[in-house]
Amino acid sequence: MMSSMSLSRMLRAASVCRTMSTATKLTAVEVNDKTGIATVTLSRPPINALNVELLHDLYQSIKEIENNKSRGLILTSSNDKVFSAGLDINEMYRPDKDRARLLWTKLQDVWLALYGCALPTAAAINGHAPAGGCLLATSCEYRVILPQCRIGLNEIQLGLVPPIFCMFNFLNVLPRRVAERALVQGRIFTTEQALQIGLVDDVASSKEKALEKCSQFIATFAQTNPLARSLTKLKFRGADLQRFESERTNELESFLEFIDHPQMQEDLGIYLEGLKKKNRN
Ligand SMILES: CC/C=C\C/C=C\C/C=C\CCC/C=C/C(=O)SCCNC(=O)CCNC(=O)[C@H](O)C(C)(C)COP(=O)(O)OP(=O)(O)OC[C@H]1O[C@@H](n2cnc3c(N)ncnc32)[C@H](O)[C@@H]1OP(=O)(O)O
Repeated sequence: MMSSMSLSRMLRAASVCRTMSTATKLTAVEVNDKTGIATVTLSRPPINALNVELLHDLYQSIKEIENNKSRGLILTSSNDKVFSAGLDINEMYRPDKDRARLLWTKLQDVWLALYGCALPTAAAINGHAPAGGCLLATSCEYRVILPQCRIGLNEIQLGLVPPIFCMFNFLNVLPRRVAERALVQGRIFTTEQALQIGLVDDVASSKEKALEKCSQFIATFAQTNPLARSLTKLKFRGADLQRFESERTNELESFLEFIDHPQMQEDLGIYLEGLKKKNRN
């Protein structure tokens, strides 16, 4: 039975949080009325694999929060073991071509929206964050991870060439030499390693504490003029955004060409089967 203590805590929380009216199906958006901070929760069980629909909903949520002039955006997951497993490999294995095009376009849209977001952004990484999961987290300005998680851009281990935005994200967070080595080795880091190299800013013992730390980070901008803040952020990230725009179409075509290759399909099939077998054994 629920204790009266936890019930009153829940009622208190409910009184300051509201769900955005247009909250979509695969992301839940909650705005804290006291702090003005919006939390976007990725909610595609079991592992928040990024398919067309999740990417679409995430993009909509980010834009909605930005337009509603929230004080900041926190990204987290409804799964207590996995932040996001990255792109849904089923979307790339024996793909429907139009859908594969849409997948990559939506991934690009999400990156642009999150990396270029005018608001302060933070990720409460409450589970593993390989590949696209790491991409989302490193698009944010601040990251807190939980113990015993794994995070990194491992595309190269799947035979995939990390796109240019993976490079921008890592260069924005890590020293150049560390970023390059991590990408060419397709390194997945433990919580301790990620903290040590600076891939994450902090470690928290629970999701609640991670969310709290993210809110504290966003609160550091309380006295800062929001326009001056966002323009300064854009000065740092603008060149990446511009270069991305100039290479966007090429990257889309390269992706489609890449996944169309028979060897790539064979490799993806083996990788997917390996993931499934793990659960059968
Ligand atoms: C210019 C561009 C030019 C060329 C570009 C070319 C290509 C593009 C290149 C890069 C794109 C970069 C952007 C992003 C890419 C990606 O994200 S690729 C995806 C990479 N992801 C992974 O490798 C993660 C693999 N998964 C795991 O490591 C683990 O599942 C986990 C740690 C996330 C979770 O572990 P568990 O909690 O133990 O869960 P399970 O492993 O049991 O998984 C449950 C269930 O889900 C299936 N699954 C796991 N991951 C995926 C996935 N990414 N896609 C689809 N399905 C996945 C898994 O098989 C299990 O299925 P069942 O057994 O239950 O059927």
